[in-house]
Amino acid sequence: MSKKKNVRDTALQLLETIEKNQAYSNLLLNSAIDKNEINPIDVGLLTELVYGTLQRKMTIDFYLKPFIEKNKKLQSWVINLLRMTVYQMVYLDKIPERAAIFEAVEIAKRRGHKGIASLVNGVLRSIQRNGLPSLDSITDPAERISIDTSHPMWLVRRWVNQFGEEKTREMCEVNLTAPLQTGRVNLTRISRDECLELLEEEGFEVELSPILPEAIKCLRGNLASSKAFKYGLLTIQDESSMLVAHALGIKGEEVILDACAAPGGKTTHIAEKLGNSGKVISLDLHEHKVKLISENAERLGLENIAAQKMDSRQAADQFKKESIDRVLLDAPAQDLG
Ligand SMILES: C[S@@+](CC[C@H](N)C(=O)[O-])C[C@H]1O[C@@H](n2cnc3c(N)ncnc32)[C@H](O)[C@@H]1O
Repeated sequence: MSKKKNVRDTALQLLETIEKNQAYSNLLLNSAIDKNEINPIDVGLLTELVYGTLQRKMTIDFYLKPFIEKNKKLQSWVINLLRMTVYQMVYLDKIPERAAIFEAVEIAKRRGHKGIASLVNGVLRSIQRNGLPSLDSITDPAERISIDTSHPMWLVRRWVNQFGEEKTREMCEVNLTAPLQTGRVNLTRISRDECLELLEEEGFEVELSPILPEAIKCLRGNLASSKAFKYGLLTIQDESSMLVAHALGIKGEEVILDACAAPGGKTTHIAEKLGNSGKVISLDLHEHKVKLISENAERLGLENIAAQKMDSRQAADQFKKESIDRVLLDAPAQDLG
């Protein structure tokens, strides 16, 4: 039997890859779990360490700042190791602080040299000794909400203008709670009731969503490991994301341009709603991401998706002659210039 990797080493490696390649965290995490790299009993902890550290990054960086200020040139893996350890110290009750610090120092010894291990030890011990800096020192209320809930400043400012401080804080806090996993049944291949039955036979606890006719909620189990997922009967997607294809108001055999499409959640939904007819032209800037769209289309047995690498800012010229019925543009404004 192959030797399993240490769960914190794996979490750190994933955090590094996500930061450097801007890879999708869920795909990386699922692939590490699928490759059976870590002990099955550590899957929960791995998920918690990766998602938790990413989710609280801005708050953790605020906590770390005074302790690492004088070490200007820290390598990125050291910063991620410190982040992941502070995450455990602040947010996880079940892991004693000394255990989290011990593990971090061991990783630093394995990956770096003695000097780095003692720096990591020093930073973490002084956090333990001196306590965390107070968020009350941030005087601007929007900035305080942004740091406290790890939401981008531009978004918090926009929400504060629209909804006021109190509502914005509530919205940000709700955003930090773990949602139930939801799945979208591929109605071109199976009915929702049949899919539910299959999942229940496999031991999943699932129920129909009251919001959308193709959605199911998963109360126990990870749908990504189900046979229904593997055989293309199901996609994992939030109900809010599913609403987009409904909002498009697709009628019959249309041609739809999904201008920023990877990994293809909405593209494949639109293709399903077209009943595998019409066409979805799915663009993305990056070749490796276009591949994800094609893989998803193949898994779901959808033949009406044309995925290609293209900057959507050139799409108007490229598709002049094609009659396009609707366009979906799903990317942050700053990506589109
Ligand atoms: C939020 S994701 C889209 C998610 C997708 N709609 C889904 O439901 O799965 C944004 C995508 O837009 C792509 N993107 C950003 N700027 C782009 C551009 N100018 N042209 C094409 N794709 C772009 C990014 O590479 C990224 O994969």
